[in-house]
Amino acid sequence: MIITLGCDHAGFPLKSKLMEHLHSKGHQVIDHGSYTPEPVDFPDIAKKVCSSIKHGESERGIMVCGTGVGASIAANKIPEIRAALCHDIHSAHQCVEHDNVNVMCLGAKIIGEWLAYDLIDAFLNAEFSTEPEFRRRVEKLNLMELEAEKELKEK
Ligand SMILES: O=C(CO)[C@H](O)[C@H](O)COP(=O)(O)O
Repeated sequence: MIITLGCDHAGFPLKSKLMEHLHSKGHQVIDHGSYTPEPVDFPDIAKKVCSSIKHGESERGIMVCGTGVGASIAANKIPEIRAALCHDIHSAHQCVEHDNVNVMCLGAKIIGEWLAYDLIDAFLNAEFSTEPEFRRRVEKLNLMELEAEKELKEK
């Protein structure tokens, strides 16, 4: 799978390890930075990661900040992105199976590298369920996005 990675300064050390892990599993990685431990604002990186997914360069993304919270808030501002902060294995696969999540967010200050490896494996091995209730709910999320865009235009 082609995966887009991104982080802020707090996530930088973990992102480097995740990159090695993803390569060892045979994934292709597009790295949208940050590339140094210098301070950087997570919304700027989230925009790049999400744009890569929206434009079809990659199938899924992984964002790392200090807690994963800011990264998930930022990514969820972008239409067509469904981001989830996951620090447990069940959520890491169910978020794809039920909610068709395409960006997983991790907190480098909260979890260690070995849990992070298991979380991204669970996320990347999961597929969106074909059960109609999950398809219907995600379709409702898509409609919510369209309604919000329409409201903005009408302002
Ligand atoms: O977790 C984060 C956002 O949710 C950021 O990584 C965190 O706020 C960065 O903090 P600092 O600049 O103090 O390292």
